[in-house]
Amino acid sequence: MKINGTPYRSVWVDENDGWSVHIFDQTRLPFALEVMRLVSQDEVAHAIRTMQVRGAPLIGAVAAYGLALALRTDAQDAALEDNAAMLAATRPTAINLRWAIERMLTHLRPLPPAERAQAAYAEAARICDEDAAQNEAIGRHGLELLRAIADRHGPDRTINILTHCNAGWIATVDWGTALAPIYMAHDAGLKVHVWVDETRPRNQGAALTAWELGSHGVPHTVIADNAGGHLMQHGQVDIVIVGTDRVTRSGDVANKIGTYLKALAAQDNAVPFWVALPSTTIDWTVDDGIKEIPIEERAAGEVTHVAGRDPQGKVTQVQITPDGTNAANPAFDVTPARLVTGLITEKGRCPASQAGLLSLFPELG
Ligand SMILES: CSC[C@@H](O)[C@@H](O)C(=O)COP(=O)(O)O
Repeated sequence: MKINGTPYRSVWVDENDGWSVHIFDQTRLPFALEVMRLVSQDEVAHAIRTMQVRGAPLIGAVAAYGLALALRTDAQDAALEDNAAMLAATRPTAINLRWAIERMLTHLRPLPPAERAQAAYAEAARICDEDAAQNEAIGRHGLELLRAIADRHGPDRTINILTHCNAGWIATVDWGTALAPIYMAHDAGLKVHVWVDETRPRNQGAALTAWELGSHGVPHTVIADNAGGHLMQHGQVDIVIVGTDRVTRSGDVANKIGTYLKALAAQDNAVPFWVALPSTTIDWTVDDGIKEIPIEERAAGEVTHVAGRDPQGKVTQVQITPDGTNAANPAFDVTPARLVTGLITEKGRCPASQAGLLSLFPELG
């Protein structure tokens, strides 16, 4: 996507040295757009853990480059396996991370150590190119849903879309998942407006989705996380589109905490609830998402404190709970397939079910 007219991806290799890896530090957004240079697998792991890079597809792609960085110093079998395991353990819920590391290992294990670093960079680049292409295709398949709404209501009526968390281009290598159809609809001249859930506790909606949509000129309004149900009751949401960190083979969807409540409200109000994902987010080994998907538990400080900019322009953290208050911070929840209208993938749309997924991906099941 473009920033001030210049096209960017969310991760790239330094074009001068040919090996260091660049990302945008997402913890600095929306107040500063800062490029970070990563030079070791430890720095990559730290960036993933602290959410300087985040979003299921992007952490997979960045971890692949993390392995490439590690192989520059030691490409022997033991180092390959140790570094892969260390990177795969940085965050537990998004399956793309494990998928990317497994793909890298499958590619690299048969090679002689002397060839591994170069091959790792090439494979990581392929993962990035594929992710960008898959998300663009998701955009096209999701755009058809938005066009159908426009056809029903006429071109003058604004299409109101609600989204949760950030599933835009900064959460992927390019385009985004849930936001890709919205960018395409906006570019095609459809009148769209996005209700952006703030997405406590880390505020990915308020900070990242609002920044992305604003930079692209897409009309949007940030709402408190609890406002969505009310808006749906009053006919102000035509469709919900969210991303996901893991979809089970039966169509259960893990996504940022609070997604499940939006799906419940959507069902109660007959609002379609769609989930956008590349096939790299499907975990074919898991059936029951509630029982089997590991849910990341993050630090209580993310709940007891919020970051923001003070009137002097300084970005700071403030405490919002009494001293010593206990806080729990499950970072994801699982929306059962029965609440999901359908899945939008790079191969097209399907019901959130094993049969639906197999109809699009018979070779992966
Ligand atoms: C295209 S990204 C889809 C999901 O990864 C996104 O909605 C999400 O939940 C991200 O969680 P985060 O904890 O910010 O990495």
